[in-house]
Order: sequence, then structure tokens, then C-alpha cells
Amino acid sequence: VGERRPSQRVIQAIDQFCRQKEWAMNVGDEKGMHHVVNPATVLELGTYCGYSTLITLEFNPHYAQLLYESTESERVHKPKRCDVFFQVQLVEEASGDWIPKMRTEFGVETFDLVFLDHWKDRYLPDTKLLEDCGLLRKGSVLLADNVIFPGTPEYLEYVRSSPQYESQYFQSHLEYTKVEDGLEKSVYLD
Ligand SMILES: Nc1ncnc2c1ncn2CCCCCNC(=O)c1cc(-c2ccc(F)cc2)cc(O)c1O
Ligand SMILES: [Mg+2]
Repeated sequence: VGERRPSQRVIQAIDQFCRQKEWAMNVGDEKGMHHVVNPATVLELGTYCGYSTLITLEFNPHYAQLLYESTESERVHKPKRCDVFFQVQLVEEASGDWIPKMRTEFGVETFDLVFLDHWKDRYLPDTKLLEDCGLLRKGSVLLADNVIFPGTPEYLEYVRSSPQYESQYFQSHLEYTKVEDGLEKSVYLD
């Protein structure tokens, strides 16, 4: 309630534009992430325009520039209203190349949350890469967008059948539409 922060006003403007003018592949306000997780160290795979972002991997320079601009303006406002400090690290590389470098390049031990929203056929190989690189700990959360549409069948089969994960589906709709989609939240049990 009360005045929206700059970052919330940016998100609200994006949602309004995508609903009224031109659809875009943000996770959107209906699916959202706020009601599913509350992390500290976050990896996002697939930044797009930075709608949902902390440590994020994006290899498209156009989208990367969008994020630089939006977080720059956010950083300007942040010091006056900073109640939670966070650092945005943007890597313009493909996830498969950079996940093995997370510890040496960013000193990350493990991730509390990984938001998967990049190429749908990369969800499974990148999850296995995160496991093999020891970047998940007991309780790490994988949050995957688009598990129904466009769909990630191999990933869904893996996290739902593996004894290493406790998985839960949050049914929703594809952003700004009535098409079924949803988020799959998978807790790593180690
Ligand atoms: N660091 C990295 N590593 C690998 N890939 C990387 C990357 N950085 C970026 N990419 C490449 C991501 C490209 C965008 C991925 N997202 C999607 O493809 C996506 C598509 C739809 C969609 C829905 C209905 C339709 F009719 C059509 C499309 C909806 C969504 O919510 C989506 O997230
Ligand atoms: Mg998506």
C-alpha cells in the first residue's frame, strides 16, 4: 500500500504496455515470483528486459543494454530508499558456458534461487550443470517459467521424478493471455 517504488513503477508500466499495446515474454504480473520465493543469492537464466533480475545471464546485447539502463536508474533512486541492498551482475554469455565459472568469477558458493526463463531446451542440461558444479545446496530452489507453454517436458519429467527434488506446480497463464502456463518450483534435497 502507498507509493510504489521506482522498480515497482517500471514493472507496472511494462505490464500495462504488454497488456494493452504489445505482448512480450516477461514472466508477467499474474505468474510473478513474489508469492513463491524469498531468496538471497539468485541466478536468472534469460534476462530479456530485466523484468525479474539479480545475478542474470543474458547473451543478447540488446536486452543486456535494456537492463543496464533500468538498473542504472534504479541505483540512482536506491540509496535514498534502500531498505534491502542488492547487486545486479549481468553476464552477456550463454548459460552453459558460464555456469561452470560462477564460483571463480563471482565467488558464489551456492544459489538460493535459480530462475529458469531462457531457452526451454536448456533448462534440463543447465540444471544438471548446476548440480555437477556443486552450485545447489539442500534447500536451493529452482523456479522454472513456461513449463506448460512453450513447455519444457524433459525438464518437468526430470524434476518431478528425481528423488533429489521436491517439486510443486503453480498453475497460472502465459503472460498477458488466457493460455495455460505456470511456474514449477523444485526444492533441491541434496
Ligand atoms: N544466458 C543465456 N543462455 C541461454 N539462452 C539465453 C541466455 N540469455 C538469453 N537466452 C535466450 C532466451 C530467449 C528467450 C527465452 N524465453 C522464451 O523463449 C519465452 C517464450 C515465450 C513465448 C510464449 C508464447 C509464444 F507464442 C512465443 C513465445 C514466453 C516466455 O515466457 C518465454 O520465456
Ligand atoms: Mg518466460
